[in-house]
Amino acid sequence: MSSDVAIKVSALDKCYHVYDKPQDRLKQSLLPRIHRLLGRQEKLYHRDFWAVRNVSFEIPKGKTIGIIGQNGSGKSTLLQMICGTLTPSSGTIETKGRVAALLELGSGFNPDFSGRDNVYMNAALLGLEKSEIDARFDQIIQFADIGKFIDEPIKSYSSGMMVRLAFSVQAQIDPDILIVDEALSVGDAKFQAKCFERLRQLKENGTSILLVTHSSEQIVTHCDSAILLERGEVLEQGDPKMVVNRYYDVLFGKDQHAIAVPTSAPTKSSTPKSNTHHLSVDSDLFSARQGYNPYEYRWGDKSAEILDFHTECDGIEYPLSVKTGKTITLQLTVKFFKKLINPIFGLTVKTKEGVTLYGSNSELLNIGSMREIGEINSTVMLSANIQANLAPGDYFVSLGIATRDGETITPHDRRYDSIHFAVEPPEPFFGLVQMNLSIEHVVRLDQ
Ligand SMILES: Nc1ncnc2c1ncn2[C@@H]1O[C@H](COP(=O)(O)OP(=O)(O)OP(=O)(O)O)[C@@H](O)[C@H]1O
Repeated sequence: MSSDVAIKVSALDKCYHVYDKPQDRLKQSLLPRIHRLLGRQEKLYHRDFWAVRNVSFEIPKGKTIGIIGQNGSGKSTLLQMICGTLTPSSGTIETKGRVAALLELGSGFNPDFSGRDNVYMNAALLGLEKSEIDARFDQIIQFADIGKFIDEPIKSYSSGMMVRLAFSVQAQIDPDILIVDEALSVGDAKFQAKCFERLRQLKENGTSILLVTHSSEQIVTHCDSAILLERGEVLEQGDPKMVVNRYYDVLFGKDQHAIAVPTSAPTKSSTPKSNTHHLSVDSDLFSARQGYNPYEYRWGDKSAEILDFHTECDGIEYPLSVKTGKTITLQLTVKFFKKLINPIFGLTVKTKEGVTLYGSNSELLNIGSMREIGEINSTVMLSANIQANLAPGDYFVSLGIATRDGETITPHDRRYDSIHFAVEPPEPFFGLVQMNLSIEHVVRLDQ
């Protein structure tokens, strides 16, 4: 393994034997030997279940890799093998340096011992001498911030307190590799922010981090690259935004619903009167408009298509940038190729890093007129306004048309990150959102 790689996983497999009936397990342990003795052909009483199959990746030193996937996709199995608490069926794992892991909540803690004793035991397991633990102890309890509970037995802790202490120990021992499973989602928002700040510091100091999460936001915000697991296999690997988009496909059904629909060649559009901006009503002119992002990610079953859009702000059409706080008017045309009942129109605004800042849809806003559209071969125009209460920067708008049948949402046309706009400030501030701080009084009180 090259010196700038912290973890190298090659062709890793974990196969479980699954028995349909409990007695099959007994048969499997006894009968093959008897069959062998009798010279008969062996019969298998189990099925193979591949929890992890042929997984390979490398984590360079000082990088953060995110692992995302649906429940049961093999994330925990993979982490347990990397941590050495589970033996792979085949494949190899190479790690360099001290590995700290925050896996299942409270694992590694003895419930009858106090927090203080557990800190010492835990840190000793991670290879620290008593003097090294003494030197870090104050830092650890300060970070965990669980007050007098440090001298209470762990069994009296809430799950949030347990994760605070566990994270503190793992993060304060300056590991070379830190593995964090879903555990952080247990802590409250303030503690999570503190943990991510600590992860940032560790990364700056060269720690390589493997972060498992269901949160696409955490993947795009904190990871240098990502891996999408599905049924134990790597479905996508690389740029976090691309991996997260693919994860949405898996979650919301592109893989089940996608039907290739030939894109019709642009034809001359007829424009009804109300369509003052001459938006296309029958062919896809979306990509010809200023502000269109050629790297949009588009999918859906194409029962309806978003054909065209128009933006306006302060009297400027298709503005490339708008001032903080200004209202952007968006119009778009949608054509229905099938009859759709109660179509839902949705809009999301994201940062260029992929963090969702705002999202809503016609169902959440209870827009009654949406219930009157959806006739086959009809085209509708939607008008919407959004206020750019945003910090200066680059933003992307995602649009979508879907329908709902109970809990199931069928995406017909999703155009992720399809429109780009920049925000420029009227007055300087920092952060993501304009919250209009006004300083009302500044009065000297000592005179
Ligand atoms: N001992 C076992 N015997 C058989 N199957 C197992 C065993 N342990 C785990 N599995 C199966 O392996 C698959 C992967 O499980 P794993 O816990 O790694 O998924 P995960 O992605 O971490 O899920 P979650 O997001 O719900 O934590 C699951 O289908 C699970 O049922």
